[in-house]
Amino acid sequence: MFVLRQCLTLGTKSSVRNFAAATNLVNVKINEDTGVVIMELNKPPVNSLNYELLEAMHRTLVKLENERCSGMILTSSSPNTFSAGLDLLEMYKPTVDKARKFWGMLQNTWIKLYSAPYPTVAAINGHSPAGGCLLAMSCEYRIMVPKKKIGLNETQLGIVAPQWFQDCMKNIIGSRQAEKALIAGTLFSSEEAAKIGLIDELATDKEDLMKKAHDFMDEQLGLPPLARSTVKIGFRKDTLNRLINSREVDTKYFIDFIFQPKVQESLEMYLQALKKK
Ligand SMILES: CC/C=C\CC/C=C/CC(=O)SCCNC(=O)CCNC(=O)[C@H](O)C(C)(C)COP(=O)(O)OP(=O)(O)OC[C@H]1O[C@@H](n2cnc3c(N)ncnc32)[C@H](O)[C@@H]1OP(=O)(O)O
Repeated sequence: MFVLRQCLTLGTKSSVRNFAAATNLVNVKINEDTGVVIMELNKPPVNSLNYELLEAMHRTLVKLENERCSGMILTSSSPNTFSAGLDLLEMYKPTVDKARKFWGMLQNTWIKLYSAPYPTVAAINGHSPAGGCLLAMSCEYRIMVPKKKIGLNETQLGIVAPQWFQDCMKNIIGSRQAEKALIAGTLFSSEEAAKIGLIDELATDKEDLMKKAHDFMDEQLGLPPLARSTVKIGFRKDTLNRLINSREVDTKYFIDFIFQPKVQESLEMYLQALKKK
């Protein structure tokens, strides 16, 4: 029933091959009966979000919106990790131009995902720290497999979750819980995340995860789409506009922050610790 093709427009076998060759960082599958798309992040081993992966996601999201897809389930092909967050190598000793381009693409991708008019579900099949948590929080509904970790752990790396990451968390778990979690850089277990509402449902395994994601999608497809998306955007517009109206300031803040010697030292130590694991 599922056909892999270049988003929604191309249906021939040769298009399938072209799509796979052009963007194998993101697999896109569409259910032709419902128009629901599964977007699977496919950058082994841990889907760290570098410029190329973000660009592939952004290109796909633009296409899904233009082609009026009916819904999107975001998941990953990794057995253990949904996404390890931003690729630390993009922040460790970059050039200013590279850092600026990277941050701009992260902003673009988040704006598209957070404002998608169609229903979005994160099927969180593994760990989801920092930028991985941001992706999940940007979807409308989150389902997660057991015994994995999710949260905005930036503080623990000596960096700071940007305001729009923080806003997303506040919107989901409330200001008090978010403040505590952000200051400590807490990574919650799936079970703890379910208790505080950071995720909506726990699944038993990947199969159950995808089933639950489709169940949520079926419910959403039963609602009048214009009314649905109008309410969604109404809830999200303040958070979106806060970034949209300050993109340049946000980029400058990011660049000034990561170029500080102390921050580069923290990143270096963290990268070394990850390699030694
Ligand atoms: C003012 C604003 C300023 C700054 C804002 C910046 C915002 C940043 C937000 C972020 O997203 S920062 C990224 C934070 N991410 C993390 O802390 C996650 C780090 N990774 C892990 O904890 C683990 O890798 C994992 C739990 C996700 C998966 O564990 P496991 O399956 O055991 O894999 P490994 O740890 O062995 O990793 C495999 C491989 O991948 C490399 N790697 C892991 N994460 C990243 C990453 N985020 N960026 C780049 N590379 C990463 C790791 O070093 C291993 O590399 P090898 O060469 O040793 O294979």
